Amino acid sequence: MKMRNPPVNSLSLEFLTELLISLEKLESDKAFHAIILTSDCPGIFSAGLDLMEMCGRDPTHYAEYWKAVQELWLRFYLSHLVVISAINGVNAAGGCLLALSCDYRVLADNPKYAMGLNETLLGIIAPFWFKDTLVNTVGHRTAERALQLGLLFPPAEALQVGMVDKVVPEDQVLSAARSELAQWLAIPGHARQLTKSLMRKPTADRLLKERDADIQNFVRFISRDAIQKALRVYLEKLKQKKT
Ligand SMILES: CCCC/C=C/CC(=O)SCCNC(=O)CCNC(=O)[C@H](O)C(C)(C)COP(=O)(O)OP(=O)(O)OC[C@H]1O[C@@H](n2cnc3c(N)ncnc32)[C@H](O)[C@@H]1OP(=O)(O)O
Repeated sequence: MKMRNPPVNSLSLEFLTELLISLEKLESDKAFHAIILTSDCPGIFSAGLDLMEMCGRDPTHYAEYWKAVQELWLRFYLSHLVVISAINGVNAAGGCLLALSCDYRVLADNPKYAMGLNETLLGIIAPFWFKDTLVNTVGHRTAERALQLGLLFPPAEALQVGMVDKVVPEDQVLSAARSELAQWLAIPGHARQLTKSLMRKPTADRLLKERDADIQNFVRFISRDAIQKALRVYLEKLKQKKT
């Protein structure tokens, strides 16, 4: 699955919906057993959630958007397919969450390709299920520091803290993901799938139980004047970087 939403693979509502439909199609076709998730945008895996979907819109839109974000995470996190990410670019916040939801992560060895949950740098807060996914991957202490400081880890550090499983030269990221896949596909499918579910269901269930409340929290939070202002300032900074 090659993500293509130029220039930065931001996860707009339309793009999230496209990803969901693609995932559902692959999951319902018995011929498919695995997905390698990568990017078609040079140097960028994903810039995360689309800030334009969270800025200057109405509460109904925020609720619709957040429901789609939840759905994408739940579907990827619990997918019965083997999902491996071949991370071939910088990968922020919501994009990092998507990679963390995979079964295995290969990152291209380029110091520019940092990844992490950097929400605090925008003045926003990673929701509890973003946090849980990170804690499940790197452990509580590393997650606590990374989340508070909004750290984006370059490849060597991402490997060291366990945010990714392998770092390889840039031209080998896809072939390394394919080689890894062979090991996962050699395991009896039902045993691997049930074990994945055993490990992940409690985390997913936390969101499933509080899904509506989580949407309401998001809408309330994102609609606050101070948060809208912080997002506008951040977007402005991104634009000014060019001048
Ligand atoms: C309770 C609330 C919880 C909400 C949770 C939110 C989680 C998130 O995912 S928030 C999003 C966090 N993402 C980021 O902080 C990444 C921001 N982007 C960047 O740092 C850079 O764009 C980049 C390193 C990814 C790429 O840099 P590059 O120099 O190649 O490109 P740019 O010139 O910066 O960007 C091109 C173009 O794209 C716009 N853009 C970038 N990121 C986003 C985004 N996340 N959403 C919407 N639009 C984005 C950027 O403004 C540029 O637009 P213009 O061409 O119109 O200037």
